Amino acid sequence: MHAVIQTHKLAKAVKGRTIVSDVDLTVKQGEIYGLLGPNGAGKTTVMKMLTGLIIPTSGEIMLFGKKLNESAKEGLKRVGSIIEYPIFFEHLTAMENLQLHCEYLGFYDKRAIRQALDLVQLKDIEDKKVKHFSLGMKQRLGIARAAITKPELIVLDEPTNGLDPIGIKDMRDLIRTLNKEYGITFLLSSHILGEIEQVADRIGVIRNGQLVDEVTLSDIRQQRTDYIELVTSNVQRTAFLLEHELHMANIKIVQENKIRIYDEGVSVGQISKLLVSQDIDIEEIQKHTSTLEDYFYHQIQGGDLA
Ligand SMILES: Nc1ncnc2c1ncn2[C@@H]1O[C@H](COP(=O)(O)OP(=O)(O)OP(=O)(O)O)[C@@H](O)[C@H]1O
Repeated sequence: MHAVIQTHKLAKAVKGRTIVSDVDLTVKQGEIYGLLGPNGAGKTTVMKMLTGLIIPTSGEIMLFGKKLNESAKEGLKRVGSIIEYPIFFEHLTAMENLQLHCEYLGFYDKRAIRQALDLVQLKDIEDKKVKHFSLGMKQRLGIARAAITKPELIVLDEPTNGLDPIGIKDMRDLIRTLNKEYGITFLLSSHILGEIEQVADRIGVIRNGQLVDEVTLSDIRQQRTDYIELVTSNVQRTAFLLEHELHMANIKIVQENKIRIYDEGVSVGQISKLLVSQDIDIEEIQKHTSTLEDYFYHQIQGGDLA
Protein backbone atom coordinates (compact mmCIF):
# COMPACT_ATOMS: atom_id res chain seq x y z
CA MET A 1 0.00 0.00 0.00
CA HIS A 2 1.04 3.56 -0.67
CA ALA A 3 2.88 5.25 2.22
CA VAL A 4 1.59 8.67 3.26
CA ILE A 5 4.49 9.20 5.65
CA GLN A 6 7.80 7.45 5.58
CA THR A 7 10.75 8.54 7.65
CA HIS A 8 14.30 7.34 7.56
CA LYS A 9 16.59 7.75 10.55
CA LEU A 10 14.68 10.81 11.67
CA ALA A 11 16.42 12.57 14.53
CA LYS A 12 16.20 15.74 16.57
CA ALA A 13 18.67 17.12 19.05
CA VAL A 14 18.09 20.28 21.06
CA LYS A 15 21.10 22.04 22.59
CA GLY A 16 23.19 18.94 22.05
CA ARG A 17 20.66 16.66 23.71
CA THR A 18 19.14 13.97 21.51
CA ILE A 19 15.37 13.81 21.96
CA VAL A 20 14.45 11.72 18.93
CA SER A 21 16.75 9.36 17.07
CA ASP A 22 16.72 6.77 14.32
CA VAL A 23 12.97 6.87 13.76
CA ASP A 24 11.89 4.81 10.75
CA LEU A 25 8.14 5.24 10.73
CA THR A 26 5.63 4.36 8.02
CA VAL A 27 2.04 5.52 7.91
CA LYS A 28 0.07 3.87 5.14
CA GLN A 29 -2.71 5.45 3.17
CA GLY A 30 -6.12 4.98 4.73
CA GLU A 31 -4.97 3.77 8.11
CA ILE A 32 -5.25 5.13 11.62
CA TYR A 33 -1.76 5.01 13.04
CA GLY A 34 -1.23 5.46 16.76
CA LEU A 35 2.04 6.65 18.20
CA LEU A 36 2.16 5.25 21.70
CA GLY A 37 4.65 6.19 24.37
CA PRO A 38 4.98 7.60 27.87
CA ASN A 39 5.14 11.33 28.48
CA GLY A 40 8.39 12.78 27.28
CA ALA A 41 9.09 9.90 24.89
CA GLY A 42 9.28 12.24 21.92
CA LYS A 43 5.83 11.93 20.32
CA THR A 44 5.22 15.67 19.99
CA THR A 45 8.71 16.23 18.63
CA VAL A 46 8.16 13.60 15.92
CA MET A 47 4.80 15.13 14.99
CA LYS A 48 6.26 18.62 14.86
CA MET A 49 8.91 17.43 12.43
CA LEU A 50 6.33 15.66 10.28
CA THR A 51 4.18 18.78 10.06
CA GLY A 52 7.05 21.13 9.33
CA LEU A 53 6.88 22.98 12.65
CA ILE A 54 10.45 22.11 13.53
CA ILE A 55 13.35 21.03 11.37
CA PRO A 56 14.94 17.63 11.91
CA THR A 57 18.58 17.55 12.92
CA SER A 58 19.08 14.65 10.53
CA GLY A 59 17.19 11.98 8.66
CA GLU A 60 14.59 12.10 5.97
CA ILE A 61 10.84 12.59 5.76
CA MET A 62 8.84 11.46 2.75
CA LEU A 63 5.33 12.90 2.67
CA PHE A 64 3.03 11.49 -0.01
CA GLY A 65 6.09 10.04 -1.67
CA LYS A 66 7.96 13.37 -1.85
CA LYS A 67 10.78 14.62 0.29
CA LEU A 68 9.79 17.18 2.92
CA ASN A 69 12.38 19.79 3.80
CA GLU A 70 12.75 23.52 4.19
CA SER A 71 12.63 24.16 0.48
CA ALA A 72 10.03 21.52 -0.36
CA LYS A 73 6.92 21.85 1.74
CA GLU A 74 4.32 21.06 -0.93
CA GLY A 75 3.18 17.91 0.85
CA LEU A 76 2.07 19.93 3.89
CA LYS A 77 -0.85 21.36 1.91
CA ARG A 78 -2.38 17.92 2.08
CA VAL A 79 -2.00 17.71 5.86
CA GLY A 80 -4.18 19.05 8.68
CA SER A 81 -2.95 18.97 12.25
CA ILE A 82 -3.42 19.83 15.87
CA ILE A 83 -0.12 19.72 17.66
CA GLU A 84 -0.34 20.24 21.41
CA TYR A 85 -3.43 22.19 22.40
CA PRO A 86 -5.69 23.85 19.80
CA ILE A 87 -5.54 27.60 20.36
CA PHE A 88 -8.42 29.87 19.37
CA PHE A 89 -9.50 33.45 19.84
CA GLU A 90 -11.66 32.89 22.88
CA HIS A 91 -13.89 35.95 22.45
CA LEU A 92 -14.86 34.98 18.90
CA THR A 93 -17.32 32.35 17.69
CA ALA A 94 -16.35 29.10 15.98
CA MET A 95 -17.29 30.53 12.61
CA GLU A 96 -15.28 33.70 13.17
CA ASN A 97 -12.27 31.67 14.27
CA LEU A 98 -12.42 29.53 11.17
CA GLN A 99 -12.90 32.57 8.94
CA LEU A 100 -9.78 34.17 10.38
CA HIS A 101 -7.88 30.95 9.90
CA CYS A 102 -8.96 30.78 6.26
CA GLU A 103 -8.01 34.40 5.64
CA TYR A 104 -4.62 33.63 7.12
CA LEU A 105 -4.26 30.70 4.76
CA GLY A 106 -5.38 32.84 1.85
CA PHE A 107 -8.18 30.41 1.21
CA TYR A 108 -11.56 31.89 1.89
CA ASP A 109 -14.51 29.68 1.24
CA LYS A 110 -17.53 30.05 3.47
CA ARG A 111 -18.99 26.78 2.25
CA ALA A 112 -15.83 24.90 3.18
CA ILE A 113 -16.08 26.35 6.70
CA ARG A 114 -19.70 25.29 7.03
CA GLN A 115 -18.85 21.81 5.75
CA ALA A 116 -15.99 21.48 8.21
CA LEU A 117 -18.25 22.47 11.10
CA ASP A 118 -20.87 19.98 9.92
CA LEU A 119 -18.23 17.30 9.59
CA VAL A 120 -17.32 17.49 13.27
CA GLN A 121 -20.97 17.84 14.24
CA LEU A 122 -20.62 21.10 16.07
CA LYS A 123 -24.17 22.33 16.25
CA ASP A 124 -26.05 25.24 17.82
CA ILE A 125 -22.93 27.24 18.20
CA GLU A 126 -23.77 30.16 15.93
CA ASP A 127 -23.52 32.83 18.59
CA LYS A 128 -21.50 31.02 21.16
CA LYS A 129 -18.05 32.36 21.90
CA VAL A 130 -15.28 29.80 22.02
CA LYS A 131 -14.57 30.69 25.66
CA HIS A 132 -17.89 29.02 26.48
CA PHE A 133 -16.96 25.79 24.68
CA SER A 134 -16.13 22.61 26.55
CA LEU A 135 -12.71 21.07 25.94
CA GLY A 136 -14.35 18.40 23.78
CA MET A 137 -16.00 21.09 21.63
CA LYS A 138 -12.69 22.88 21.28
CA GLN A 139 -11.06 19.66 20.16
CA ARG A 140 -13.80 19.24 17.57
CA LEU A 141 -13.34 22.79 16.42
CA GLY A 142 -9.62 22.06 16.15
CA ILE A 143 -10.40 19.14 13.88
CA ALA A 144 -12.80 21.28 11.85
CA ARG A 145 -9.98 23.80 11.41
CA ALA A 146 -7.60 21.05 10.39
CA ALA A 147 -10.20 19.65 7.98
CA ILE A 148 -11.10 22.88 6.16
CA THR A 149 -8.61 22.37 3.39
CA LYS A 150 -9.82 18.78 2.95
CA PRO A 151 -6.57 17.15 3.96
CA GLU A 152 -5.71 13.57 3.13
CA LEU A 153 -3.79 13.21 6.37
CA ILE A 154 -4.67 14.56 9.81
CA VAL A 155 -2.07 14.59 12.58
CA LEU A 156 -3.44 14.85 16.13
CA ASP A 157 -1.25 15.12 19.20
CA GLU A 158 -2.96 13.50 22.21
CA PRO A 159 -6.48 14.27 20.92
CA THR A 160 -8.17 12.84 24.00
CA ASN A 161 -6.00 14.54 26.61
CA GLY A 162 -8.12 16.10 29.31
CA LEU A 163 -11.43 14.82 27.93
CA ASP A 164 -13.97 12.98 30.04
CA PRO A 165 -15.02 9.42 29.06
CA ILE A 166 -17.89 10.64 26.88
CA GLY A 167 -15.67 13.20 25.20
CA ILE A 168 -13.10 10.47 24.58
CA LYS A 169 -15.68 8.21 22.97
CA ASP A 170 -17.03 11.05 20.82
CA MET A 171 -13.52 11.87 19.65
CA ARG A 172 -12.89 8.25 18.79
CA ASP A 173 -16.14 8.05 16.82
CA LEU A 174 -15.31 11.24 14.98
CA ILE A 175 -11.87 10.00 13.99
CA ARG A 176 -13.32 6.70 12.80
CA THR A 177 -16.02 8.43 10.78
CA LEU A 178 -13.58 10.77 9.10
CA ASN A 179 -11.34 7.79 8.36
CA LYS A 180 -14.02 5.49 6.99
CA GLU A 181 -16.31 7.93 5.24
CA TYR A 182 -13.82 10.45 3.96
CA GLY A 183 -10.82 8.18 3.60
CA ILE A 184 -8.65 10.48 5.72
CA THR A 185 -5.46 8.89 7.04
CA PHE A 186 -4.73 9.64 10.70
CA LEU A 187 -1.60 9.84 12.78
CA LEU A 188 -2.48 10.13 16.47
CA SER A 189 -0.45 10.06 19.63
CA SER A 190 -1.34 8.91 23.10
CA HIS A 191 0.27 7.68 26.27
CA ILE A 192 -2.75 5.50 27.03
CA LEU A 193 -2.82 2.10 25.40
CA GLY A 194 -6.47 1.48 26.24
CA GLU A 195 -7.45 4.52 24.20
CA ILE A 196 -5.26 3.99 21.21
CA GLU A 197 -6.05 0.32 20.83
CA GLN A 198 -9.71 1.17 20.37
CA VAL A 199 -9.12 3.36 17.39
CA ALA A 200 -5.78 2.56 15.73
CA ASP A 201 -5.16 -0.02 13.04
CA ARG A 202 -1.45 0.04 13.68
CA ILE A 203 0.68 1.20 16.58
CA GLY A 204 4.19 2.54 16.71
CA VAL A 205 5.74 2.30 20.14
CA ILE A 206 8.09 5.12 21.04
CA ARG A 207 10.43 5.08 23.99
CA ASN A 208 13.26 7.45 24.82
CA GLY A 209 12.97 9.04 21.40
CA GLN A 210 13.20 5.78 19.50
CA LEU A 211 10.58 3.80 17.67
CA VAL A 212 10.95 0.39 19.27
CA ASP A 213 8.18 -1.44 17.46
CA GLU A 214 5.55 -1.06 14.77
CA VAL A 215 2.70 -3.55 14.87
CA THR A 216 -0.82 -4.04 13.65
CA LEU A 217 -3.35 -4.67 16.36
CA SER A 218 -4.67 -7.74 14.60
CA ASP A 219 -1.15 -9.25 14.58
CA ILE A 220 -0.81 -8.77 18.32
CA ARG A 221 -4.22 -10.23 18.94
CA GLN A 222 -3.23 -13.31 16.98
CA GLN A 223 0.02 -13.65 18.88
CA ARG A 224 -1.74 -13.61 22.20
CA THR A 225 -1.50 -16.96 23.87
CA ASP A 226 -3.68 -18.20 26.65
CA TYR A 227 -2.62 -21.08 28.85
CA ILE A 228 -3.54 -22.87 32.03
CA GLU A 229 -0.78 -23.15 34.61
CA LEU A 230 -0.83 -25.92 37.14
CA VAL A 231 1.37 -26.50 40.18
CA THR A 232 1.58 -30.05 41.48
CA SER A 233 4.13 -32.28 43.21
CA ASN A 234 3.65 -34.93 40.53
CA VAL A 235 4.25 -33.31 37.15
CA GLN A 236 5.20 -36.49 35.29
CA ARG A 237 2.02 -38.32 36.13
CA THR A 238 -0.06 -35.21 35.55
CA ALA A 239 1.44 -34.77 32.09
CA PHE A 240 0.80 -38.42 31.33
CA LEU A 241 -2.84 -38.17 32.38
CA LEU A 242 -3.45 -34.97 30.44
CA GLU A 243 -2.04 -36.56 27.32
CA HIS A 244 -3.76 -39.88 27.61
CA GLU A 245 -7.04 -39.03 29.27
CA LEU A 246 -7.73 -35.57 27.88
CA HIS A 247 -5.74 -36.06 24.65
CA MET A 248 -3.75 -32.92 25.04
CA ALA A 249 -0.86 -32.33 22.70
CA ASN A 250 0.43 -28.98 23.79
CA ILE A 251 1.82 -29.30 27.26
CA LYS A 252 5.03 -27.87 28.60
CA ILE A 253 6.72 -28.64 31.89
CA VAL A 254 8.14 -25.25 32.83
CA GLN A 255 9.50 -26.05 36.30
CA GLU A 256 9.90 -29.19 38.35
CA ASN A 257 6.45 -28.66 39.81
CA LYS A 258 4.80 -26.52 37.15
CA ILE A 259 3.05 -27.38 33.89
CA ARG A 260 1.57 -25.12 31.25
CA ILE A 261 -1.23 -26.30 29.04
CA TYR A 262 -1.61 -24.45 25.77
CA ASP A 263 -4.33 -26.65 24.29
CA GLU A 264 -7.49 -24.80 23.44
CA GLY A 265 -10.95 -25.89 24.41
CA VAL A 266 -10.07 -27.38 27.76
CA SER A 267 -11.27 -25.90 31.01
CA VAL A 268 -9.72 -25.59 34.44
CA GLY A 269 -12.73 -27.54 35.70
CA GLN A 270 -12.11 -30.52 33.41
CA ILE A 271 -8.47 -30.71 34.39
CA SER A 272 -9.17 -30.40 38.11
CA LYS A 273 -11.81 -33.10 37.93
CA LEU A 274 -9.47 -35.53 36.22
CA LEU A 275 -6.59 -34.94 38.61
CA VAL A 276 -8.76 -35.14 41.72
CA SER A 277 -10.22 -38.43 40.50
CA GLN A 278 -6.67 -39.72 40.11
CA ASP A 279 -5.62 -38.52 43.57
CA ILE A 280 -3.13 -35.99 42.28
CA ASP A 281 -2.64 -32.96 44.46
CA ILE A 282 -3.21 -29.57 42.85
CA GLU A 283 -1.41 -26.80 44.67
CA GLU A 284 -2.50 -24.20 42.21
CA ILE A 285 -4.34 -24.04 38.91
CA GLN A 286 -5.00 -20.85 37.00
CA LYS A 287 -5.87 -19.60 33.58
CA HIS A 288 -3.50 -16.95 32.19
CA THR A 289 -4.40 -14.62 29.39
CA SER A 290 -1.68 -12.44 28.00
CA THR A 291 -3.14 -9.05 27.32
CA LEU A 292 -2.21 -6.24 25.04
CA GLU A 293 -0.84 -4.53 28.14
CA ASP A 294 1.55 -7.43 28.66
CA TYR A 295 2.73 -7.09 25.09
CA PHE A 296 3.38 -3.38 25.35
CA TYR A 297 4.73 -3.54 28.83
CA HIS A 298 7.70 -5.43 27.44
CA GLN A 299 8.18 -2.72 24.83
CA ILE A 300 8.00 0.12 27.32
CA GLN A 301 9.36 -1.23 30.52
CA GLY A 302 9.33 1.39 33.16
CA GLY A 303 6.94 3.57 31.14
CA ASP A 304 3.71 4.88 32.52
CA LEU A 305 1.31 3.30 30.10
CA ALA A 306 -2.10 3.13 31.60
N1 LIG B 1 12.65 22.67 22.53
C1 LIG B 1 13.05 21.79 23.45
N2 LIG B 1 14.11 22.08 24.24
C2 LIG B 1 14.54 21.19 25.16
N3 LIG B 1 13.97 20.00 25.40
C3 LIG B 1 12.93 19.67 24.65
C4 LIG B 1 12.40 20.54 23.64
N4 LIG B 1 11.35 19.93 23.06
C5 LIG B 1 11.22 18.75 23.69
N5 LIG B 1 12.16 18.57 24.64
C6 LIG B 1 12.34 17.40 25.52
O1 LIG B 1 12.33 16.25 24.70
C7 LIG B 1 11.62 15.18 25.29
C8 LIG B 1 10.52 14.72 24.37
O2 LIG B 1 9.52 15.71 24.32
P1 LIG B 1 8.12 15.52 23.56
O3 LIG B 1 7.28 16.70 23.89
O4 LIG B 1 8.39 15.23 22.15
O5 LIG B 1 7.56 14.22 24.27
P2 LIG B 1 6.12 13.59 24.22
O6 LIG B 1 6.30 12.15 24.01
O7 LIG B 1 5.26 14.31 23.25
O8 LIG B 1 5.61 13.82 25.65
P3 LIG B 1 4.42 14.70 26.19
O9 LIG B 1 3.23 13.87 25.96
O10 LIG B 1 4.79 14.88 27.62
O11 LIG B 1 4.46 15.98 25.39
C9 LIG B 1 11.14 15.69 26.62
O12 LIG B 1 12.03 15.26 27.61
C10 LIG B 1 11.17 17.20 26.47
O13 LIG B 1 11.39 17.80 27.70
